[in-house]
Amino acid sequence: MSQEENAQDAVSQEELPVDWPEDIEYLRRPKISPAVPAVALKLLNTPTAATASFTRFSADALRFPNPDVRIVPLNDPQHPANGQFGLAANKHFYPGNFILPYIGVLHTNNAKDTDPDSEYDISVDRDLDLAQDAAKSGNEARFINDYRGIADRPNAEFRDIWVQTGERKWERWIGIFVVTPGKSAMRKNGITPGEEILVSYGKGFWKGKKEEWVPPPKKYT
Ligand SMILES: C[S@@+](CC[C@H](N)C(=O)[O-])C[C@H]1O[C@@H](n2cnc3c(N)ncnc32)[C@H](O)[C@@H]1O
Repeated sequence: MSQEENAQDAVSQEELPVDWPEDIEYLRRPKISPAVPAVALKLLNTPTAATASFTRFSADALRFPNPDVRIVPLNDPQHPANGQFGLAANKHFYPGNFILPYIGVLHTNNAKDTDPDSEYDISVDRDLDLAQDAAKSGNEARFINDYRGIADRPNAEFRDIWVQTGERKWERWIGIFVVTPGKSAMRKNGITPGEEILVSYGKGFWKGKKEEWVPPPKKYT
């Protein structure tokens, strides 16, 4: 999408997912920061030999809100993100299944275009220096927690995807997929209904955070 298309198709209150926080804007497609150079956006959205094989989806096939997942207020003192939200499966997802896209604001990594306190920011393309932040606007994927302290291993992972948004228009987004079974076949069950969807944020995310553990800030009351 272009910067001009940022004018979102407004989402009415009835269309919001259950438990969606009122101070967060719900997005159906990434918003583009005005600081993203048009040339970087064009390069991002042009398939290359390295990126052409990413799984492709039609934007029309993506559902907002997504009925296959639900936002869960966490109120188990044993859960490390107790007092916050998580995201759970509403159906059985099998290994390799696509779950939903991760949607936020596509931005540059320039200091003025980046929120240093965001805990919802993920890299989109290191060479183009672009990332996507869902701190203030996004979709259900922003509620996916890291597996550490909750499960032995992640049951889902981030993967690049192509989304067709026009007859000849493709955009590079990020998707969340169920992990595929490893050599030990430990992940063969996929994600069962009611199970929390958990990814790995990577060790870098937690570096420095766990030295002095403090409970995560409450996101709901
Ligand atoms: C992308 S958000 C995940 C959604 C968040 N729980 C919410 O309610 O908005 C990342 C934040 O969730 C919390 N979190 C995620 N995974 C966690 C974990 N395994 N242990 C403790 N806190 C976690 C941390 O506060 C982290 O900064």
